[in-house]
Amino acid sequence: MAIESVGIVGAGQMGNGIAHVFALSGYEVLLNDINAAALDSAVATIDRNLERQVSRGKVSAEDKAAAMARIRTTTSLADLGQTDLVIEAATENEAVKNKIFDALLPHLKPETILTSNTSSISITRLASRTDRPERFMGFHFMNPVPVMQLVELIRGIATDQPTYQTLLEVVARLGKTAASAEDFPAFIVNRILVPMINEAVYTLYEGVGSVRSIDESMKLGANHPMGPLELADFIGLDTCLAIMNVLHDGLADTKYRPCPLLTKYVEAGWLGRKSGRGFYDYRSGTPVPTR
Ligand SMILES: CC(=O)CC(=O)SCCNC(=O)CCNC(=O)[C@H](O)C(C)(C)COP(=O)(O)OP(=O)(O)OC[C@H]1O[C@@H](n2cnc3c(N)ncnc32)[C@H](O)[C@@H]1OP(=O)(O)O
Ligand SMILES: NC(=O)C1=CN([C@@H]2O[C@H](COP(=O)(O)OP(=O)(O)OC[C@H]3O[C@@H](n4cnc5c(N)ncnc54)[C@H](OP(=O)(O)O)[C@@H]3O)[C@@H](O)[C@H]2O)C=CC1
Repeated sequence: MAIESVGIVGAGQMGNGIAHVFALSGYEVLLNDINAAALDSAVATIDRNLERQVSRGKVSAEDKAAAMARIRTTTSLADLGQTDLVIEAATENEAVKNKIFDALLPHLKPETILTSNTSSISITRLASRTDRPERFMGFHFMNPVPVMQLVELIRGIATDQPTYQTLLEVVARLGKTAASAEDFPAFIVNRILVPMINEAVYTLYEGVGSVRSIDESMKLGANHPMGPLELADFIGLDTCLAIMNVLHDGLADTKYRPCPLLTKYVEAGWLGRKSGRGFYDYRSGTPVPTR
């Protein structure tokens, strides 16, 4: 099936990055959020990130203007009804995602492919509650979407071959690289990456290192572009905790226990960059470690 229009649900950091790359590749984009202010801020972020690409000579000013003109926003899920592909990128919470699908499904064309950008949740289980498990897939972009090359494709038990083939073609048109992962908790990237982040939080919790020494150690000692605590703040501590809980529940192994300090930061509303404070405090402009 030829995909020309894309509906994106959730205009947070992933929703805006996904809208950015689809619009730049010529797709018509309709971005949805429950919160109108989140839509305005997403469009402003896309404009800023595209401008950054223009200033570095990666995108022409004409292509930026054309991409911006392809992005429309709505707070109504019904408006997504005529799109060819829907990508759900709302909060990492299964009940929230199920509620979105329940509200969306009556409006969708029968042939529309429905996907989730979930970081960890079972695609088979999400798909089973919809009217189209064969046209449902995990479509997992990495943060920041305009920069990261990989897209994980996760087939649920019922996903059919034409759906998988269509998404492979979409990934190619975006100029990205697809990796296929089986549908087990947190798939490939997060199965490996997020327990590493959780271990960094345990390292902090047990006093083995400070926020700064842990991040410096992994940047200079293992050549990671960001330290694990800086990366946790970048991903969102609520998202990291949700992924650890899915791993812990889904694999029933104590090695995936979320660190109590991670839970405490989330309970405090210190969710990382998006809330202004996490393992670092970003409110003054210069990140200051909080421990
Ligand atoms: C949780 C999940 O479910 C899955 C996940 O996504 S896990 C998270 C995966 N992501 C990571 O691990 C990211 C790790 N961090 C990095 O790779 C790098 O720190 C980074 C790419 C984010 C920033 O790199 P940096 O060198 O420190 O900063 P910076 O120079 O500002 O950026 C590098 C380039 O990316 C561009 N860039 C960065 N963010 C951008 C954005 N949001 N939009 C457009 N361009 C962007 C910059 O303009 C710059 O471009 P040039 O190469 O042309 O100069
Ligand atoms: N952060 C990351 O690095 C990555 C995240 N992901 C996944 O992408 C998804 C989104 O994550 P991310 O963008 O970081 O999260 P954010 O918290 O930045 O954004 C989530 C957005 O979804 C909105 N939202 C919540 N409920 C609804 C709803 N019912 N309908 C429409 N919008 C809704 C939120 O609104 P409000 O703020 O008002 O609640 C918010 O704007 C998650 O599944 C996450 O696991 C995947 C790859 C990387």
